[in-house]
Amino acid sequence: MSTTASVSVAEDAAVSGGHAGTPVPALSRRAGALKGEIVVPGDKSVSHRALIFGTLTVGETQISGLLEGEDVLNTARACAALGAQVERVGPGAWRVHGVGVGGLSAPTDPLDFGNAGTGSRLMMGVVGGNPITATFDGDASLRGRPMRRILDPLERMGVQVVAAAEGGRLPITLKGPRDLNPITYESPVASAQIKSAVLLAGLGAPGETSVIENEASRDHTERMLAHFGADVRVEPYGEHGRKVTLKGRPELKPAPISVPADPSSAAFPLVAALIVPGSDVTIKGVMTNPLRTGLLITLKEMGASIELVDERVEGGESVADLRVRASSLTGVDVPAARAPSMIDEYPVLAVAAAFATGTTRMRGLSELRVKESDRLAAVTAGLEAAGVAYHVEGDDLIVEGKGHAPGGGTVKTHMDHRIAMSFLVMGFATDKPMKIDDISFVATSFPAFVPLMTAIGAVIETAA
Ligand SMILES: O=C(O)C1=C[C@@H](OP(=O)(O)O)[C@@H](O)[C@H](O)C1
Ligand SMILES: C=C(OP(=O)(O)O)C(=O)O
Repeated sequence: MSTTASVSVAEDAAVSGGHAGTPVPALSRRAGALKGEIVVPGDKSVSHRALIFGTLTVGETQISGLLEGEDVLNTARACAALGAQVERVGPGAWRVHGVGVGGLSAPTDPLDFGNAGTGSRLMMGVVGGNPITATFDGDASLRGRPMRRILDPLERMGVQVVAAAEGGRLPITLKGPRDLNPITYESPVASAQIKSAVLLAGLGAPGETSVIENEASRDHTERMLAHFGADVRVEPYGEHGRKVTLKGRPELKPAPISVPADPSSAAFPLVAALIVPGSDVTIKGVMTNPLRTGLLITLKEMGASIELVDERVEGGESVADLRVRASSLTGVDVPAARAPSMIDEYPVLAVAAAFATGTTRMRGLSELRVKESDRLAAVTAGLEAAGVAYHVEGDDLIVEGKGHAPGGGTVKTHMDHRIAMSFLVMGFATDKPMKIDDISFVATSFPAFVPLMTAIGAVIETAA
C-alpha cells in the first residue's frame, strides 16, 4: 500500500471489521463445553510498533502476523500519510519502505487514529521528532481521552502544541522543532504509551533521552529499538521500576518482525474455557513476555488449570501454547503493582472473578478510568446487569464471586472492544443470556472474535 493503495487495504472486507456505522447489538448464551485449538490474532502493541519502526528505517521491513484490526490499520494509514510505503502482501504479511529517522513528510490531511490510544500517542512522539506539522484526531472515545500526559513531555522537548481541544484533547496539531531537546522524564504513571512517545521523539534529538517509570510497563518499544539497531540501555530503578535511555539520531536498520499472538486477545477464550464447564481449549503461540503475564499469574493463583506447552522464543519474544481447562476458581487479592502487566485484562478478570468462589479484590485500577471507556464504571454496570455483587473502594474493584452468575441483562459497551468481549464471554456461562448494545468495536483489536469463539463451540447471535 503506497498512500493510494492504503485506501484499497482499508476497504478490503477481509481486513476491516468496520465500526463507524450503526451499533450492532449481540447476545451470547450457554452452550456445551468449549473445545479445540485456536490461534488468536497478532499482538496489537507489537503490530503498531512494527509499522512505526518500519517507517523510521531506510529500506524494507517485512512483517508477518500483523494484527489487521482497525487500530493497527489506522496506524498503517498514518505511516503512509507521513511518507512511508506500506503494502499488504498477504494475510498478516506487510512490507514497509521507511523514510528514516527525521525523514517524515508533513501529511496533507489530519491523521485519523479512530479508537486507538496507542496509535495516536506513539505517533505524536514520532511526529514531534520531525520538523513537520501534523494534526491528530480520532473517534468520540479517543477524543475523550487524556493527551496532556503526552503533550507535557513533548513540550519539554521543544515540540509546539499549535492547537488542542479543551483539556489537551484531540484534535491536536503538533509542530516538531528543528532541534529537539533530549530530556530525562520521570513518568507520573506507568504507561508504555507515555514511555514510547518520549523515546520515539528522542530518536530525533541529539544526545540521550531517558524515561524513568516507577513500575515497569510493557517493553516492546525498547526491544524493538534494539532490534532495529538503536543504542538503548535499560536499568532497574527503585523496587519495581526501570530507567530506559536512548542515544538519539541513530540510523535504524530494517529488520524482519514476526508478531506473536496477543495475550490480551487470548484472555477472552482463556477465561471462557475456565468458566464453561467441561471445556478444554488450546490457544497457540501466545506471547508470554513477563510484562504481559499478570492475568496468567492471577488466574493461576485463583486455581485455574492453564498449562504452558512448548515454551519457546519466536521473533525475539517468548511464546507458548496455553492449554486451558475448565476450573473451580477461588477469589484472590490482586496487588496494584501487577496492574501494568495486565492493564487491559481487568474487565475479563472481573468476569472470571464473578464465577469464582469468594472475594476478588483488584487494587489500584485508576488507569482503567481513562481507557476507551471508563472501564471501572463499565465493568461495574456490566456486573450489575448480570446480577453479580461487587463494590468499589477508591481505585479498587471488589467482586463477590458465587461460583455462578444469573445474567439476563444488557451491557453498554461505550465504544470499548474489551467491554464488549468480556460480557459476551460472561454470557457463555450465565444462567440467562447476556446482551451487549454494540459488538462492532470488537474489530478494533480482534476482528475474528465471533468466528473463533464459534469454532470452539460458543454461541453468539448478532442482529446483523
Ligand atoms: O503501549 C501499548 O501498546 C499499550 C499500553 C497500555 O496503555 P498505557 O500506556 O496507557 O498503560 C495498554 O492499555 C494499551 O492497550 C497498549
Ligand atoms: C487500552 C487499549 O488500547 P489503546 O489505549 O491503544 O486504545 C486496549 O486495547 O485495551
